[in-house]
Amino acid sequence: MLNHIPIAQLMSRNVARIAPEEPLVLAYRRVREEGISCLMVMRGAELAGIITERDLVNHIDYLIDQDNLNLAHLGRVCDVMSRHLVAVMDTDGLQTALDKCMEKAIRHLPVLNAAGDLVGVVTQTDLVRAYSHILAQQLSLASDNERLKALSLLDPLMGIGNRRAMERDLKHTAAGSDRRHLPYGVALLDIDWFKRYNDHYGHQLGDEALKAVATAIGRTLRAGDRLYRYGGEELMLLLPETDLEGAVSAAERARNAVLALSIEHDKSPLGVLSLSAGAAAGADRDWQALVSAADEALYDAKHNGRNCVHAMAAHD
Ligand SMILES: Nc1nc2c(ncn2[C@@H]2O[C@H](COP(=O)(O)OP(=O)(O)OP(=O)(O)O)[C@@H](O)[C@H]2O)c(=O)[nH]1
Repeated sequence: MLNHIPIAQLMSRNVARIAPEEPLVLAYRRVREEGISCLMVMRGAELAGIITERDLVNHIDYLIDQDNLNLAHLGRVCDVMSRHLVAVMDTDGLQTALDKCMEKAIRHLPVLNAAGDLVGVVTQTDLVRAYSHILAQQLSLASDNERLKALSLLDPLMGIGNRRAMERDLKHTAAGSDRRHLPYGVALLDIDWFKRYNDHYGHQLGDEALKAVATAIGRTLRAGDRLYRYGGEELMLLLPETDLEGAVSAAERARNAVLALSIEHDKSPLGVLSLSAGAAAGADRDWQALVSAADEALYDAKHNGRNCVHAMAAHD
């Protein structure tokens, strides 16, 4: 992946050159005055060596230690330059150049073309900067993907899991429950007379009511329980490691939470918004059977006065 970026894109073509016989003082002055960190030592058109700022400092330090620093007799470029050149090709990739820098602990790489001519220089800093840039791009791409994935599982109105998330989690819970021989529960929750609510108060207020209902039910959940939008004005509770009694009581908590909101509903006999629920539980790998049982229980609740919870054990 990193080798998709050729060194030609990263190198500097503005290469400072010096002849090997030149005095070191000249190399030192050029490094200082031109603000460069290395000079390519050229014998005619041929690359003979490289001399870096650090080579110069090390040499001067050495002479100071020897008590032998005489600027007039500092020596020549060829006395100090490094002849063991590690170069890269302009067509090499970023990874190859980075590997060479790391392996040989060098900071400047001359860049040659296919004909062997010096065409540029690339520094370790250039390479690390390019590498960090790519890494940052990949990280932001990865987090964008994560965010998109999370969004694709969320219902935008209610801010809870959508049907896709529900099916994914149901499969997972059903498989775990089957393995551990522990029951899990589901409860389908359906707002009563919601068509009348919409018709009377308008779709906008209908949406507001749905949001308030989802939030109120969300507050009743125990750790590990999940709430999803099953579709329309219908929600579903997924209750891992829960038997039928537990599923009924979770559905009752949800029903009571909605009643406690006291959302006015003039077209319901109760005068406030309410919900009916169907609960089911079992250790069945076939989660669809459990959801069907909850649906049957919900049907019973709707036909037995609404604002109540009915239960159904899963059919074996
Ligand atoms: N405002 C709003 N209404 C919705 C949304 N999704 C579904 N609905 C409405 O919910 C209503 C559901 O109506 P029905 O299925 O007839 O059920 P009901 O009127 O609640 O009657 P019972 O369930 O039998 O008590 C329909 O009017 C849908 O348009 C939504 O996202 N926003």
